[in-house]
Amino acid sequence: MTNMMLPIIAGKDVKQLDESYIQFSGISSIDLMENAGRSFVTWYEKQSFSSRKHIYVFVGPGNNGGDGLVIARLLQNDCRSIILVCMEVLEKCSADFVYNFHRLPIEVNVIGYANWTQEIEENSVIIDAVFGVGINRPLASRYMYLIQKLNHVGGVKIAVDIPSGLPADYSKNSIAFQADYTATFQFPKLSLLFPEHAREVGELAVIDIGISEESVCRFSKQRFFLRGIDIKAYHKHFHKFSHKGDFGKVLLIGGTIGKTGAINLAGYAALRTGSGLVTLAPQISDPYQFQTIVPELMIFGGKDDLNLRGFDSVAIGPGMGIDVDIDWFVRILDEVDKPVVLDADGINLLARYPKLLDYLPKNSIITPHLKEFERLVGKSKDHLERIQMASDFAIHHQVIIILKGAHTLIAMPDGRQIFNSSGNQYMATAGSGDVLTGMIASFLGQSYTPENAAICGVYHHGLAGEIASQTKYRGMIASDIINAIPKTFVQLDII
Ligand SMILES: NC(=O)C1=CN([C@@H]2O[C@H](COP(=O)(O)OP(=O)(O)OC[C@H]3O[C@@H](n4cnc5c(N)ncnc54)[C@H](O)[C@@H]3O)[C@@H](O)[C@H]2O)[C@@H](O)CC1
Ligand SMILES: Nc1ncnc2c1ncn2[C@@H]1O[C@H](COP(=O)(O)OP(=O)(O)O)[C@@H](O)[C@H]1O
Ligand SMILES: [K+]
Repeated sequence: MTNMMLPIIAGKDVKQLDESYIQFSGISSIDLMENAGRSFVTWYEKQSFSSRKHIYVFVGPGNNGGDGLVIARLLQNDCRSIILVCMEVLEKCSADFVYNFHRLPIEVNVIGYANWTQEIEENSVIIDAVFGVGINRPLASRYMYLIQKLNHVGGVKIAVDIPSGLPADYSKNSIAFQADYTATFQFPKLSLLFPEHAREVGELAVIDIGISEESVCRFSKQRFFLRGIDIKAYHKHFHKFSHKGDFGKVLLIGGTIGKTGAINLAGYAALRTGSGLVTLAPQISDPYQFQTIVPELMIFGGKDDLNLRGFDSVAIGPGMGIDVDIDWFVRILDEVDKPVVLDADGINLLARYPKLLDYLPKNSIITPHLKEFERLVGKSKDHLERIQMASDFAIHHQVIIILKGAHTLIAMPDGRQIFNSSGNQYMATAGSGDVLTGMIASFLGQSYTPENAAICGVYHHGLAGEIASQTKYRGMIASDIINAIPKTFVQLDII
């Protein structure tokens, strides 16, 4: 099943992927480059800026530059003026570059970098096809100078495959092109998913250039990109005889004085994700004083006689506080006979008392944001190291780590790393993590495996954020995400 997800291939393997696909399909590398350029242009023509008149294309000496030449040729028409700046002389360029150079129409204004003195017109589009995944040494000074200059001029900036200067698989160590959009071919390069590259990558579009899934899948069994088309296969299907019990009984433990919103949001999200019965166990001395935000939520009052085995899933942590009785916490973990979801203060407690990890049921799901992750696992020098630490932790403790943020990582206990594609910046709002906890607990309660609950929870959560932000934009709040959950099922055609 996992094979259906799009693998993320290391930059150094892309050449081999191209070669193996060329061999497998019988098409030529020139055709593949043509496909890449054409797919880029198809994407480009759909963008709001596509009617802009002045287009500057900067091409380096390799096949990324070759893509730029195809793009320049295909974009050339009467209403556009294309200025193509070549960084190297033809003798230094790849064979496919040279071939495409000779196919440029006469109307394209070709300038060697050394002779390029013009200023860039206002309201232009700047296409960066200088370096792709083949960058293999520090940028020479003239490339640095060019990138610096382009980063300071106005206009819409688009990176072809990867912003020039970014290495494909690790964090940048020097300047790189700052794109508004990165149109990457076939699969996202790992570094495009790093938070430290937000300024360089801009909005990410993954463009299919026709390389078969079979070819791509042979190259990575470790890293994957989770998209909407994958999700249906991870869902359970209910039918007309399904009853309330099939949809699960969920228990959410958390919520202390002044922090009751978190557990409420998680509970409401679980209901909207389809749970049959949702009970909140707030950690306050008189739970009956607790106010729920919807009447469908139930409250558990007695702290000591909680029958944990009566629930199909248990999530612990939202708004719980960390001043809890550790023996009580151990008893909860000990008594639950199935994987739990641990969030927020549940994670903070684990960080404070690592011994608690010994009591955590196998395949439990831990959902830290970056700060909670740092408390639990430790500091990292960059996102690549953080990903590795998350993966090592998941393998070592046999848990699922959901490292939240843009392109949330799901690190599986078998070492697979799944990066989410849904969601947007408007989800960075109070309580949106609590919504995720409720959604995952809901899927677990509906008898999804922990792996499937994690995958469906993360994807639907991001999609709900996207849907809600279509009308709320920056004003979106966590409740809006919850209200959009039902639409995610419609959009993904899951009934
Ligand atoms: N048939 C193919 O091979 C396809 C390749 N594709 C494109 O090809 C790209 C990869 O092409 P390449 O492997 O040719 O690599 P690049 O085009 O990324 O760059 C390699 C070239 O840049 C030079 N170079 C590397 N680092 C440098 C530095 N720091 N300073 C100066 N020069 C430097 C290298 O000597 C080489 O000439 C992909 O990113 C993608 O855009 C796509 O067209 C899909 C098909
Ligand atoms: N820029 C972003 N793009 C996509 N998703 C985001 C972004 N920022 C935050 N999110 C998502 O929003 C949620 C925030 O969770 P968290 O930080 O725990 O919030 P809280 O503690 O307020 O509940 C996570 O699921 C995260 O993946
Ligand atoms: K590029």
